[in-house]
Amino acid sequence: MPPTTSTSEALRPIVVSGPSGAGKSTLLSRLFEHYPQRFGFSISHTTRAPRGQEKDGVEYHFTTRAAFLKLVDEGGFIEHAQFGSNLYGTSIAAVKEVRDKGRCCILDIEMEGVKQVKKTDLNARFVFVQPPSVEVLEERLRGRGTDKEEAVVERLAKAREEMEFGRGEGVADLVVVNGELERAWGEFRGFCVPDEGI
Ligand SMILES: Nc1ncnc2c1ncn2[C@@H]1O[C@H](COP(=O)(O)OP(=O)(O)OP(=O)(O)O)[C@@H](O)[C@H]1O
Repeated sequence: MPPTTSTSEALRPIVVSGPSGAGKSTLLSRLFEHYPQRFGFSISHTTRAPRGQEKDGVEYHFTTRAAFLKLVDEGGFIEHAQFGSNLYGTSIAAVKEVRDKGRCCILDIEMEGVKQVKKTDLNARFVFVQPPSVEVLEERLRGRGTDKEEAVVERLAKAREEMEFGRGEGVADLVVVNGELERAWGEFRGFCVPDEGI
């Protein structure tokens, strides 16, 4: 039986973007906590070897460098990057796999990735998380205590660019300004679970 309109609507991937420290992980962990069955992340590709009990298609799609690069050439990735000597990426096919399993795929990606998703047939919805200001963002990044000073400075420089991008015409279906957390969560949840009528 083909999915009903409301089901297929609920299965449209959701792209969550915004500067580092804006609160994406905070909002997403709440979403997964409230709706453990409804959402999912895609499984990334990697050229690194499996460790311990890791299985292909579970933690990662383990692949050779040649196969990875072929998929890059074919335009199969939304985003990919090299860390150390290994390549990692999020493929369009992996996002579709989540939908085929009946879950709404959440993509937590950066600006360049957002641009790529817009070029695909994924029919995604886009939410952009903004900090109330660069000053507040700085406080949160320092408060989080996970980044070294150079990393904070680098993240802030990039944040200005990302904030500008997110405000652009037609970029986001929803911009959530993450000032007061409960309010931001309400808006985010309403967007991600529109059928709940909260
Ligand atoms: N509304 C809020 N009010 C105050 N602090 C917040 C709020 N939202 C998030 N924070 C805090 O700000 C810090 C950054 O949030 P978080 O790690 O969720 O950002 P992020 O966008 O996921 O960053 P990254 O892209 O680097 O992973 C965390 O310490 C978090 O607890």
